[in-house]
Amino acid sequence: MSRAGILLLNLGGPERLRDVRPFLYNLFSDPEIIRLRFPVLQAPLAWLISVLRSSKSEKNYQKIGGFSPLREITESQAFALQQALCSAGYPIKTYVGMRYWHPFTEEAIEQIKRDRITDLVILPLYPQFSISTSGSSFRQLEKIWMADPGLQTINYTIIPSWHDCKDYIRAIADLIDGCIDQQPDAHQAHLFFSAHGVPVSYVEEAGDPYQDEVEKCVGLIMKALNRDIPYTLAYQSRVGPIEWLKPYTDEAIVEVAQQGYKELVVVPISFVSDHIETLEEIDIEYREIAINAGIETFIRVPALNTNPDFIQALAKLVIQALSERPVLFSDVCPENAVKLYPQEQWAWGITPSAEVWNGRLAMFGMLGVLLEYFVGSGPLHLLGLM
Ligand SMILES: C=CC1=C(C)c2cc3[nH]c(cc4nc(cc5[nH]c(cc1n2)c(C)c5CCC(=O)O)C(CCC(=O)O)=C4C)c(C)c3C=C
Ligand SMILES: [Fe+2]
Ligand SMILES: [Fe+2]
Repeated sequence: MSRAGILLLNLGGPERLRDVRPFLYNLFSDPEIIRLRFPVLQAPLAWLISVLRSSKSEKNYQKIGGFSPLREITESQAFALQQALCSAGYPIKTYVGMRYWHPFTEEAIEQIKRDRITDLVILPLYPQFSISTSGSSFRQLEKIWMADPGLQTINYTIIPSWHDCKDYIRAIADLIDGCIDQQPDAHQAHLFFSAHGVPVSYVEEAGDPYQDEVEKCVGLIMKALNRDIPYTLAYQSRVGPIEWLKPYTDEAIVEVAQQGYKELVVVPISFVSDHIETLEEIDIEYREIAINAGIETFIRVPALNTNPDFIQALAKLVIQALSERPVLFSDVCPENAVKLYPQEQWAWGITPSAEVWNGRLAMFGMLGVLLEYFVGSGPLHLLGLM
């Protein structure tokens, strides 16, 4: 007998203030989040950044009640999706697998095995694909799959990206429409799309399609809106000293205000749920920047959360995926299209893993030479080379 399931993937978030540091550690331990040349440094660096960043992060989580609502919202989306599919005649069970906090992807997979699921649809709750989000979760799932013979019998298919899904675009356009109409003078309003940023190197060096998909998605929303309203697309939430996708949201808000606009309608574009980036960063930090820059009305378009039109859009995506040719891990992480970080898997030849090991050996070699130089004895002295 066949049993179908849907695995919804998301990032996860701290459920109490004391979860913030370990959550940050999990996030920065991910080689798709910090792409280091020397993987041996990943864990110490993740530890250092999580220690240094946790107090700032904790303060932000404190401002939204001391926890991330992401788990509760994602579980409500999962429940609503299951109901919608059941009403449409598809009895499919939903599971939630988070990348950096509970319920972890591994926990969801264990439940899927216990429920003897035979057909699985893997659906990331990120409309646009990025190496740092869906890519990272697919990579983790692929590893779990390879290591567990019990999973090989499950027929799975992946929905890698749905930034151009017609019903999702319609759902978000309708929410925007409602907000523009609330403005005191809709003709004075400026529509401001704020997407989560990624470092420029992801797009330019690793071939991440994220920026392209965000731009296409915004273009489709503007077309669906069919309103003559000026708009801006900017990128928020940059972390660290490297260059991220531009324009940056905080700077672009000031520019829009300087152009004389008084009414701002902000659309969180790469998130389908409320969490720290909408509730704290947009609603508190960017609102303050906007008001100080001269904006008089600042409205943030609600996140889709369990919006019925959005849930119907997800249900249609799942039904369509079940009827099409399966999309496999090898289709969504083609090494030559998107350069995911070289992982711990040995292969002969001039391969990414060989480059990583060359780097590691060179670093250990240098450390050995330095140690011998300071200690004054060792193999190089014995050979008369030092
Ligand atoms: C499309 C969505 C996201 C992309 C792309 C993304 C990339 C990315 N994020 C970080 C660093 C952090 N992200 C943090 C929280 C966070 N990020 C996303 C989504 C995307 N991230 C969400 C939904 C959340 C919120 C989780 C929650 O608590 O509800 C955080 C922690 C919060 C903070 O300290 O600011 C960090 C750090 C990087 C480095 C990155 C790309 C490389
Ligand atoms: Fe993030
Ligand atoms: Fe942030």
